Amino acid sequence: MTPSPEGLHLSGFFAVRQTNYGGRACFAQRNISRGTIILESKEPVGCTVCYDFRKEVCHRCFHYEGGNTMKFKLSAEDLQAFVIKIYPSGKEMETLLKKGSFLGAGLWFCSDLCRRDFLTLRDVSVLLISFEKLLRLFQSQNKARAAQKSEETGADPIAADINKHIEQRWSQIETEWIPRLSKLKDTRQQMEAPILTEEEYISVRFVIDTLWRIRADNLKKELCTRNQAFECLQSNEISKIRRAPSLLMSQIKIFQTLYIILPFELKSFLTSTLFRHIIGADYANSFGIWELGLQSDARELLGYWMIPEASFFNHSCAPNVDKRRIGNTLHFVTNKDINANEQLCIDYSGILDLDVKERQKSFSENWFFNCTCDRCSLELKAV
Ligand SMILES: C[S@@+](CC[C@H](N)C(=O)[O-])C[C@H]1O[C@@H](n2cnc3c(N)ncnc32)[C@H](O)[C@@H]1O
Repeated sequence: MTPSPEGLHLSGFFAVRQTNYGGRACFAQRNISRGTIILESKEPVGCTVCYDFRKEVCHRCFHYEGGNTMKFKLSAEDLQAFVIKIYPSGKEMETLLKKGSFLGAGLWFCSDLCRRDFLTLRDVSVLLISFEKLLRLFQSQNKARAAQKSEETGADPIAADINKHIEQRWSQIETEWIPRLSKLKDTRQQMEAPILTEEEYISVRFVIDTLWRIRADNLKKELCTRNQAFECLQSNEISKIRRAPSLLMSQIKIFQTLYIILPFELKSFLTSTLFRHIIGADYANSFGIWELGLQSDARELLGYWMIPEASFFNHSCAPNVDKRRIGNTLHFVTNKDINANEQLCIDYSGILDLDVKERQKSFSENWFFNCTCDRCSLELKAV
């Protein structure tokens, strides 16, 4: 059962309470005037940049220059100068450097400042080792991937009892695949890695980033609200797989890849239960990282991030809270005066100009819920 976020202190402006129409939601704890920042989120619990923008978006501040490649990449010298000096990470890091073939871990930055800022993050070596190993594996699969693309792939059959089917597949991984893999030597294990698509590669990176941040929070002595909120997040695992059954196989490939490549610092956190919660919570809660400064129908979706403390806002087609991104910070700002106890809602969709029927269809198909906000209820009565 998902734990309850109701006792968590996420913001001085709102508290989380149960609704009778759509799970938990945020309610103003006092009168709030228009233009107030009710939540500022600097650090997500996990984030990633979409594959198509991997060289075009700064990995630190999400700066994007209309498709230009970012100028700053990581080098082996950077690792020597920053990472190893501060956080010697032992054998795995040495191996990466010894071969003289450091690929840059697939990370790009808009400025030297962002690059340095990233390199001095706590325990960044664990993240770099994971990303670099993944990139090497992914590149080594290029030929096999090209061959696979031209083959016809049949859709997975939809099981009558989807819950049971999902549990059975994960149980096989726990009781058969992991024990079999554990008997193999490291080099043989690498050969067991499934061939990833570009989308799956990005999902592996997202999970690595999430595990790395969860670990960092766990290492802190005091209880971390962000981690507690993360545990309370709604999961859309079942609804998503019911809609697209092939996702289950894809998730298993992502898990297997992680199991094979992760350094022990992160692997010790990787259980199928945590993995499934990360993926399921991502489906239900992640925010898009959008290109700045353009109309919603003209901007690019650069990536996505999961922000647990901001994930209890329900959607409304007449939202009273706006999202504003400045670099890697997301502000939640009231767009009108709000009374105490009023519900605080954001827009999930960017489709508020559509008519109610089209909005309802889109929410049901893409977000797996029937929107019952005040505006929809009113407009549906009129139709
Ligand atoms: C990001 S979560 C918001 C928090 C969520 N209510 C919870 O309890 O964790 C999104 C989910 O909230 C519910 N939800 C949000 N807005 C809604 C709305 N306008 N009508 C019905 N359900 C809504 C849906 O189940 C949706 O998948």
